[in-house]
Amino acid sequence: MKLIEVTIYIVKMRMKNPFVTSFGAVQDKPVLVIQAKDESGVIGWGEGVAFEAPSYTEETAKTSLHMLEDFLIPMLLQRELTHPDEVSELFKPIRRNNMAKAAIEGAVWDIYAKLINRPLSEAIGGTRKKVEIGISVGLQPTDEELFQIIEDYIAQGYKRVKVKIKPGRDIELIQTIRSRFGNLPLMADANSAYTLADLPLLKALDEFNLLMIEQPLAHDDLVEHALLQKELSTPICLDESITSIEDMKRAVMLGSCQVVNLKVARVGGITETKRIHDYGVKHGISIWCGGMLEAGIGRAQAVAVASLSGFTLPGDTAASSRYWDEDIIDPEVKVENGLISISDKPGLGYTVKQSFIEQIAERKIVLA
Ligand SMILES: O=C(O)CCC(=O)c1ccccc1C(=O)O
Ligand SMILES: [Mg+2]
Repeated sequence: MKLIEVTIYIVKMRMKNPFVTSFGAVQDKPVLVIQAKDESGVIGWGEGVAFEAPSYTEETAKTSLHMLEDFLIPMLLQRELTHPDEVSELFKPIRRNNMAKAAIEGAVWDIYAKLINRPLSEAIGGTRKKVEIGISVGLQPTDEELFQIIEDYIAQGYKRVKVKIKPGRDIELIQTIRSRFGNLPLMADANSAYTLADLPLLKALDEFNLLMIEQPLAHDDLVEHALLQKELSTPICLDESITSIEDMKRAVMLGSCQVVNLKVARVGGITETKRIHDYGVKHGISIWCGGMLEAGIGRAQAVAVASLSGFTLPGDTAASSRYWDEDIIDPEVKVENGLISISDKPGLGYTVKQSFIEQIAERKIVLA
């Protein structure tokens, strides 16, 4: 494999509904579409998923573009690669910037899978033919609106519900959901909205039999989460805090969590995702696939990754139609009875709609 040309399409996609978390709202989602061309003429696609603002992690769509254009893509152009695993090795001298790294690494994986004529899921060692899906519901203006959304997705067959919580919208919220929906498979995601000073409140959540509580404490913390996990019977799931295999090893060492929400973009690519997955399986950590409000390319990647055997809990990869009027892939990602079928076509397994992307892109940058 040798990349001879990479095009970055700078796109903004309007979400059907704003997605609100403890750190803010997303309505217009920046999407960096990466199109990489191999010397053999095979095309691979990747997606940069960073948001406009550095509130979930430190990255933004603009920092991703800067890293891709000025550092990461130049490192790969004209370089002979035998396997996509080499990309993360090459990127090691560049600190963090994981979403930018994952964007181009994903395109290399797509090319590789196409060259060996295998679906991406198989190329990475995935074995599932279908993956289980839950829904992550953002903060809503009223309980009634939240109930309506939960009802809708349960009716569609989604296998668990994740709600966002923040100080002032937590205990009562969970309590009302429980009394309305009985023992629905339910979890809560705080996106780092609490501190150890909130211990009594977090302990009070134990009463509601949540599947897990996701990222209650600081985005870069492992130590305080370990202290908290000792106090809670509810499993802690880490999202923001796990950015690499090194973080994963430390989390296991300290006992910071029992579950990990694994996102390709947050950890810098598919190769690192596999490493974290394998380590988690070996050390009894449950794993599931999270989401970044991805457009079709990132969504297709998430589906492929979730086919790895250690992804044992329903993921956040909802149907394309939940987010977009029109997605950038064909067919769109569909969820039937809470399940997505893994594509058996080579590479990502979905056709990327290049002319649609050309049409909606604000601009494009060609690097060669
Ligand atoms: O539907 C999705 O793509 C996942 C939704 C979600 O929970 C989320 C969305 C944006 C940023 C962070 C998170 C999160 O998992 O914390
Ligand atoms: Mg989360």
